[in-house]
Amino acid sequence: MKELINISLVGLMGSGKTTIGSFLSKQLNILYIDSDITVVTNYNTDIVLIYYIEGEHSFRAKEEILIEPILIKPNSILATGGGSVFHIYVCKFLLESNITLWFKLDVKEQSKRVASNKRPLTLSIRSCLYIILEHILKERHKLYLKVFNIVFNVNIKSYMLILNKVCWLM
Ligand SMILES: Nc1ncnc2c1ncn2[C@@H]1O[C@H](COP(=O)(O)OP(=O)(O)O)[C@@H](O)[C@H]1O
Ligand SMILES: O=C(O)C1=C[C@@H](OP(=O)(O)O)[C@@H](O)[C@H](O)C1
Ligand SMILES: [Mg+2]
Repeated sequence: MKELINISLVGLMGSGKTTIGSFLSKQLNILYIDSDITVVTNYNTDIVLIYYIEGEHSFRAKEEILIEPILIKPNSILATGGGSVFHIYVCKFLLESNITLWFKLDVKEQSKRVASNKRPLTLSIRSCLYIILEHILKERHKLYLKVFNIVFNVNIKSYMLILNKVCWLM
């Protein structure tokens, strides 16, 4: 019988969880789930809109409710949102019951990647983006450290290289 595999990807926004997670699911022939996509489809709205109309706390509450059932989906790879590690039971689950890959990214490279896209945390703060991202890293680094099983440096530009490294270790 084929062994079931449950992988979760954690890391800062822009670290490539969504992009590489999707490639990886095809390579490993397992289900791909993205917690942000789950929020968007369940509430039929946009993450930016949730942030601006209801605030971050509302997004976190929605994320928390929806992530629980998808964490335990067998034979899947879950691309978490960068702040999912704020939920205590998510950390507990990642630590105890899952293979958790930490996509580790420097703030310098992160600021290039997120400056041009629609992350609510970065939309309104273009002028002090770097400082805010450093602050977010400081807040989250200890949480990623707590839950990860394998860490990958994802500052490199080649998706292929990152993908090959991950597959080689799986
Ligand atoms: N290794 C990489 N090299 C260059 N750009 C990348 C890399 N990984 C992701 N990106 C880009 O960064 C942005 C965020 O990627 P995404 O997969 O959405 O990350 P996350 O889900 O971790 O926030 C996208 O525009 C993506 O194309
Ligand atoms: O780091 C964060 O707090 C967030 C990261 C985003 O997901 P990605 O990490 O996939 O960009 C998304 O959940 C939301 O914009 C908040
Ligand atoms: Mg993502």
